[in-house]
Amino acid sequence: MDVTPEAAGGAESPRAASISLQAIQKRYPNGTEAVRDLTLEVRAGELVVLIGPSGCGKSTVLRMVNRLIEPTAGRILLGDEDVTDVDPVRLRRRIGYVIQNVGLFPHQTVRANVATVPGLLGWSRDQTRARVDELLDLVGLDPAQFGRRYPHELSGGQRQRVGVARALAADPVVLLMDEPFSAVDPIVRARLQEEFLRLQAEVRKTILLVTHDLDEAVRLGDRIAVLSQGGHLEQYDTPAALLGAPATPFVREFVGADRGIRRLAVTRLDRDALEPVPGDAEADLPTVPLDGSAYDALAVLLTSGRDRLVVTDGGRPVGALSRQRLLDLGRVTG
Ligand SMILES: Nc1ncnc2c1ncn2[C@@H]1O[C@H](COP(=O)(O)OP(=O)(O)OP(=O)(O)O)[C@@H](O)[C@H]1O
Repeated sequence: MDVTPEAAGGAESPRAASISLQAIQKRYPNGTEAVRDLTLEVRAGELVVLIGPSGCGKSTVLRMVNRLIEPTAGRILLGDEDVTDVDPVRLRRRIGYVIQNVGLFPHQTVRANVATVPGLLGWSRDQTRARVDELLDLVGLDPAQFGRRYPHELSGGQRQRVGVARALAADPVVLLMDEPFSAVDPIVRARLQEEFLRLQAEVRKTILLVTHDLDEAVRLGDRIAVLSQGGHLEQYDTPAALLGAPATPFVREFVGADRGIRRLAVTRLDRDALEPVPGDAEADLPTVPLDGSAYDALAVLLTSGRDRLVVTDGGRPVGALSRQRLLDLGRVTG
């Protein structure tokens, strides 16, 4: 399997494989052309979001990667291996799959659920137990407290975490996630997304995630693939590029009129874009840390009622930003 050392983060880090969709097509037996001709490259260790209107083929694409659905035409490679050359059952043990409502086994404990794939792979009891403990810790569930519970004894967010732990248990090279956070309320969802980003920074899996929520796509994606009907790829770009310059009228409409605000949330405060720190007369200006976003800076400006703020790094002022400068950062084209 093709593993890039940069993405894997060194010899001891979990492995990740690139995904290459090459002119894939899916026509269902009833004649529906769910995906007509899609080509998409996902780098090892990258988190790519598939987004688009209902019925555009997102889930079909995802399920072709782990061969729950067989493509009508085209090739899918994991690393340099064609997935059709691999026995589907063995393939699925190397690919984590997380779906909405998780699909935990209701009559098995959390521990047994997470141990499913290690069990199939014939891991020893000790090895499995250690891995389950590690995974539950990783997703923020204390194994002593939650390991013996059954799914119905958990909150929706906790169930979702168990689903992610189960998908990661056998150290898959790819994680497929279909609307993984949509079954929980918005506050829990935001927290799960944040935790998930921290988790991904640690495990660096190659992730293909389907959502219909643009904010989720912008928050989570290294890159976002916007699809229209028939799995047509309208644009494949970083969140900032997508929001800043939609490539087609479809994308422009899809990302909406408030894309300028959304873009600020993914725009980092660039040291080179700052203005000089003002003199003592303006010493009581509000501050924002350099590692914040342009959106954070705008929020500080709006709540303070001032028209300039000081940007700090490690508590020391490193520059200033005026309201006008900030609005320029959020300006979008297209
Ligand atoms: N088993 C099937 N047989 C026939 N048509 C199907 C089948 N599964 C999906 N389709 C059709 O294929 C198209 C793509 O469906 P798919 O579920 O991939 O879309 P999606 O983008 O994931 O939609 P949603 O956001 O609503 O979940 C739709 O028109 C759907 O009706």
